[in-house]
Amino acid sequence: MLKFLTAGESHGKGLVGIIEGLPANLNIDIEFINNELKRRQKGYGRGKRMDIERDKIEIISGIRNGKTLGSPIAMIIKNRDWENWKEIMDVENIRLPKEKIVTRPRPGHGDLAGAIKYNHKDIRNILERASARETAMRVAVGSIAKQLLKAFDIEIYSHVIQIGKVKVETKNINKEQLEMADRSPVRVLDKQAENQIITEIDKTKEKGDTLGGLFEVVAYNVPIGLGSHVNWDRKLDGKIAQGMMSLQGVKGVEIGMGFESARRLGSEVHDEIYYENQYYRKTNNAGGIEAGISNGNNIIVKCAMKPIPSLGSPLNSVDMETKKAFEAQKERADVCAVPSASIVAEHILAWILANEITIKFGGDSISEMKDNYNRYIDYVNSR
Ligand SMILES: Cc1cc2nc3c(=O)[nH]c(=O)nc-3n(C[C@H](O)[C@H](O)[C@H](O)COP(=O)(O)O)c2cc1C
Ligand SMILES: C=C(O[C@@H]1CC(C(=O)O)=C[C@@H](OP(=O)(O)O)[C@H]1O)C(=O)O
Repeated sequence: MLKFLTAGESHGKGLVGIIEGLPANLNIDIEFINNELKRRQKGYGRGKRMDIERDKIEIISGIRNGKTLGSPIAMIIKNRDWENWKEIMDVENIRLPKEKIVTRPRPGHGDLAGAIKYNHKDIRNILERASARETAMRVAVGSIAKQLLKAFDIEIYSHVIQIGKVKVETKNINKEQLEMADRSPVRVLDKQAENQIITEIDKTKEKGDTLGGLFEVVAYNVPIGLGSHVNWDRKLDGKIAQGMMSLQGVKGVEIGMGFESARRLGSEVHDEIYYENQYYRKTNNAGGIEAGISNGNNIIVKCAMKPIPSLGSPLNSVDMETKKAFEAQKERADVCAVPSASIVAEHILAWILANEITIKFGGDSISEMKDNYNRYIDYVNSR
């Protein structure tokens, strides 16, 4: 089983990540990790913070001469913005000027609930960690998971399928096309929708408002038999839903046909089973999972992201110190982060599948795992 932990505040010195449980001798490409970090930073609609950061991974332990050692991997991503926040984020300075204390909670962020729960007067003590800055480290962790999956030929792609009210044409999209989503500033494959979305983001920004949307993540070449039906906490769809819902702003998760299946008849939903040398289906409405077990088809996950809570023209709220309604104040924020979120979601899915691969084919070295995998695939092919 794999474990990871991250730490770090949005405007603190940086982010830290520790991974445990990876097999030894897995090839690790550092440039690949840095490229994935770059992909997360892109996307039309992001604010000024992304002009400051140049996310880059620094490996502290667990990798030597391009391969995992089997020991914990520790990593750091520095926050360049720290330079501008040194005094406010100082770990020792207890005399922060009163005007620097945040007492005005934003609807939709963790500000009010977090400040009350943790008994903080300064909302910054909550927002720093609630911030999606943390997802940079989750992408670094996930891009190591992706490299484990690559050893088993599993690949993961994502694309945006709606931003605000603009829907994107998504019929018959294949893996090669999905790879090209990276070329679009809003990660869509439909040029007309791309232009409409860019216009929509510009208009929304002018109005001081924000946008959410939908994105889809697909995992290819997932073997049959990951996850289990036997208990609630081993179900693969349950693990994926938990992982995706843990992504800042995600408010809904669907596997395969998802909510639409509630409106359809059973005969229109369930993927009929055929056999010719091996079992196969003509449809994949189940999104590759039945009874919490991968069924050999692509895993398809859709997520709904709400609009960004920090608005250029902020919403009504109450100052937690005076208990009075306060005048709107502008602050730096993203207008739309759906394209970035889709990249983070790829890495969340990568982590979950890498963990399942480790559970099923576990071994202390990658060769031991691959032997277990090959033996299992021979068995599957004999059924
Ligand atoms: C990539 C990314 C960037 C985000 N940027 C912002 C932002 O600039 N301002 C903001 O208020 N929220 C932003 N969010 C969303 C908040 O982090 C999120 O809404 C908040 O932590 C509350 O969590 P919840 O929406 O999951 O309930 C972003 C989310 C993601 C995934
Ligand atoms: C820093 C990142 O995203 C941030 C997520 C975020 C939030 O409230 O979630 C708020 C913004 O930060 P700031 O307040 O510094 O402008 C985003 O830029 C990042 O993605 O690396």
